Amino acid sequence: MLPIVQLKEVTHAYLGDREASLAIENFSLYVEAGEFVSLVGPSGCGKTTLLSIIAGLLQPSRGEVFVSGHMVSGPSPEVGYMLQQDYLFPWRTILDNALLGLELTGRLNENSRQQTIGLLGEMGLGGKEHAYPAQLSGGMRQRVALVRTLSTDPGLLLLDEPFSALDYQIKLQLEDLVSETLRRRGTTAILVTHDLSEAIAVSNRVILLQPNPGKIRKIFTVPEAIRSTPPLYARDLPGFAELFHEVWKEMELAGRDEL
Ligand SMILES: Nc1ncnc2c1ncn2[C@@H]1O[C@H](COP(=O)(O)OP(=O)(O)OP(=O)(O)O)[C@@H](O)[C@H]1O
Repeated sequence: MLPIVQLKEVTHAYLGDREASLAIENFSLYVEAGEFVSLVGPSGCGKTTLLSIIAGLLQPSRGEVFVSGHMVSGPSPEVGYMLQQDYLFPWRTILDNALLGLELTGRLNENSRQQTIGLLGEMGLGGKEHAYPAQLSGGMRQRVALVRTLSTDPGLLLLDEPFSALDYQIKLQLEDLVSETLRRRGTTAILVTHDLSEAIAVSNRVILLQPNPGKIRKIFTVPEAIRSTPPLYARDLPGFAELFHEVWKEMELAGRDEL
């Protein structure tokens, strides 16, 4: 069964030496199975904090988080996490890097190994299995990181600005590839990004947060015509620019309210 993500009145305060700082307050969200949602908002509004909580890497101060109906109490193989940096091990080959997730979860066997080789091929990395990370471009390395994450077949994928360090053209190509791969697999995904056009192009919903403390300011539903078009072409569709300006305007207000 595909995972549903549910956050119920989640509050998180980071404890400092003298005082606690409230990063997010009373945050509730329901993400449907197979849905792709993006979290956007001004710097410091709690996007990464939320992903860490959903991933089970951070225990919230208050509130509850459920993935597939189970309360999150720590990291789970059902949840994949992909970051801006690829974190490949330079001394391991591309294939050995891609197999790492399977190795760590005790699921590496001939079948899963062959599936991972197939996935590398799907990502345009066929023939690179025995190369080392230093021999690959940034976009290729990020695709290896994606294969490593997908090889364990997580039902939920958390993406924390995975494309932001890449050249614009590579970033657009990867958006297409990731969006198509996740749609085919039916993976539920939550993306943190500063790029509003990326958020609109790949998501069913764009969740705009506001800071101090982090909470939902507004939720934008992306029209089906945009969502069902590859991200590269979705940007040219009628309604895309209007939605972009709507989110942009609201984000400006969210940032201004903070001042
Ligand atoms: N480890 C930490 N200790 C103390 N405060 C923290 C810690 N991590 C984050 N914060 C604070 O919590 C708030 C939310 O931070 P978070 O990184 O989740 O925001 P963000 O929206 O992801 O920011 P950005 O867009 O800049 O990456 C900020 O005020 C930040 O300073």
